[in-house]
This record gives sequence, C-alpha cells and structure tokens, in this order.
Amino acid sequence: MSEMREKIMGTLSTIALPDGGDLASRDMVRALSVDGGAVSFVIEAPTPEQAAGMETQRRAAEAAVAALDGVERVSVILTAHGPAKPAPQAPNLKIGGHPKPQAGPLPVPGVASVIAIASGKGGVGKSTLSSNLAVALARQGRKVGLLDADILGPSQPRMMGTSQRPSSPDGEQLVPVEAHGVKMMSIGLMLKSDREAVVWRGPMLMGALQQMMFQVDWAPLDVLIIDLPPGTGDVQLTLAQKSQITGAIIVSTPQDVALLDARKAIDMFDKVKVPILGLVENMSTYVCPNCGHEAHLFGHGGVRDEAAELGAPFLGEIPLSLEVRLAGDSGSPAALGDGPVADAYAALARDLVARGIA
Ligand SMILES: Nc1ncnc2c1ncn2[C@@H]1O[C@H](COP(=O)(O)OP(=O)(O)OP(=O)(O)O)[C@@H](O)[C@H]1O
Repeated sequence: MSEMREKIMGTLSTIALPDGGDLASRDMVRALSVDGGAVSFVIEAPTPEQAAGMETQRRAAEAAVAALDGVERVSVILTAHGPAKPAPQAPNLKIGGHPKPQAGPLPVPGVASVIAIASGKGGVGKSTLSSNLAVALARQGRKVGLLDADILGPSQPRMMGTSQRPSSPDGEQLVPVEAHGVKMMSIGLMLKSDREAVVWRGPMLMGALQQMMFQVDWAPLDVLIIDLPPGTGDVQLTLAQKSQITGAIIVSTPQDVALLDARKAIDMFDKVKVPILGLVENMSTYVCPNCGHEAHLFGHGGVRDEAAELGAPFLGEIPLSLEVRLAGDSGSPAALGDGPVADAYAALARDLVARGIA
C-alpha cells in the first residue's frame, strides 16, 4: 500500500461509527483512489438504512482527509451494500409495452452527458467496458449512471454485483439501484431470477428502453453510460431517435472479423447522426501472469489503425486479463482495484473527463 493510502486509511480509522468501530476497522472503505492530490473513495454501509444515517461520518471523513498534507481535492460517496428493507409501496410500474409517441430526441432530464457503448459484434466486451468505465468515472468523483440496454441479455446485475429490485414509491418513476457508487438500471433487476428469459417482441423492447431512459430518477448525473446490445438493430435506432445521445464509443477486439462489424456500427451511428467519440481496443495484449511474456492472441493495434483511417479518436486499449473476467463474474469490476488493468480504465475515464465528455 502506498504511503499516502496508508495515511488516508489511518485517518479513516479515527472516524467512529455510532454502533461501534470505525470506518477502517468495519471495512466500509471501497474504491480508494489517489491521483496526484485528488482523493476519492466510497463508504459502503451494510444497508441503505444505515447509509442514510451516516452523512455526518461522510462529511467528517471528507474533512479529515482534506486536512492531510498533499491532498488537494476529496470526493467521498456514501453507498450501501445490502438490500433495502421492502419498500413501503411495492413497485407497481409495469415495464415493457408499446413506446409512447414522441416528437423527436429528448434530453434525459438532469443528465449532462449520455454515452452509448456499442460494437458490431457480440462478446467483444461492451458490458465489461461499460461497468468498468462507470466505476472508473465514479472513482474520479463523477456522478455516474449505468443503463443496461441489452434487454434480451442483461448482464449488468451480475457484473455490478447487485440483484436489488428497484422501487417505485409513486408508481410513476423508478428509483435506480446503487452499486459501487454508480446508479444503475437493468431489466435484469426487474426479473424474478437471473434464469428468467425476456421473451418480448420488438415494440415491447422499445417501450421498456424508453421507460428506462425517461421513467427512472437518474438526476443529477454528470454522465449516463448505456450498455447497448450487439449489432445495429432496433434498440440502437430507438435510442438515437428518442434520446439526445452525446456520442458513442465503439468497442472492438483487434481481429479483422470484429473490425468489420465495428465499421458497420460506426456507419449506423453516422446515419442516425450520433457522433463517434472514439474506439477502444479490448482484449489487446495478454501478459502471462507466470513468465511476463506478452502475446497478442487476437492481434494488436488493429483498432488504432482503424480509428486513424476513420479519423476517429483512439481512446485506448484494455489488456486481455483473467482478472477482468473473474472480477466481472464476481460483481466487483476490475476498475475498483489497483494495477495495470484498473490503470487502463482510469486513463480512459480521465481522458473522457479531460475532453469534457464525462
Ligand atoms: N479485457 C478482457 N479480458 C478478459 N476477459 C474479458 C475482457 N473483456 C471482456 N472479457 C470477458 O469476455 C466475455 C464477454 O464480455 P462482455 O459480456 O462484456 O461482452 P459483450 O460485448 O457485452 O457481449 P454481448 O454481445 O453478449 O452483450 C465475458 O466473460 C467477459 O468477462
């Protein structure tokens, strides 16, 4: 642990909790990030009820860390790990159904920027990038939302490690679930179990997507990340027609076949006038954890070349790493940790913030 991190954890061990122990000894500090003089972390209480009563401790932690030598900015997010007690009123909002007529693309209220994560081909890592980028941005103090628009194959509940059902106290708006400092919504959270399949026709899907954009209390957010299904189908078109999208990030692996499909996705976004914010190469270099040998299982550099050819920014590369898959499967994205993989996601997030996109 770096000297600064030790100092911060030492300081947090002086913040006592009303029911005994302190923030450090009760293991409530998550996603501690030290980036120059900027420090951010999440205080994760066991339940939403406990989190609601801990604003005093959050403020005290913020002030104590801000007083440390070398610290210029501090951002502390309060969140909860466990399920809430059943909401006083059960959610009675019916998700799905025909989309409501709407004149043109609308802004999502209270959301500064909407970024769609897309690819032409399935399985290249859209959902993994979406969850990790969301967490990396939250670690940098941004207010982040994550919308799982892969309605037929929702994977964000597993990747973000939550199955909490969103509540709708007024029966009109859904309250998004919070995980790792990110507000989240997925059709997967509305299903009775993760084995239940969504069997809906097109209009029902489009209606559900429209509801998840506009009938969820997202505000206030700096950025809403949308994890799209693969391909160039109805969901992508509905999204472009109904909501004002800041832009799309295209994910691809470096193989020719994935790049071919990525080009189709780029072409589709061009047609619907959604700007391409840039391309990301996923599953790039593989570094053997035993001997350090670097291998390029799917090739290397293809996405960078493609971006140059298209005149689109190349946003960076994410290594092929067992840690990424295991972290995704365990519901705790790799970007929450330390090391080269978390650094790669942090660099991507920093770049988007620096360019005023997120
Ligand atoms: N950089 C990486 N290193 C190792 N494994 C990865 C990486 N990125 C993604 N994966 C793994 O590859 C699999 C597919 O990733 P993911 O579900 O994110 O792809 P997707 O494009 O969203 O898929 P779909 O098209 O089904 O929506 C997952 O098991 C994930 O853990």
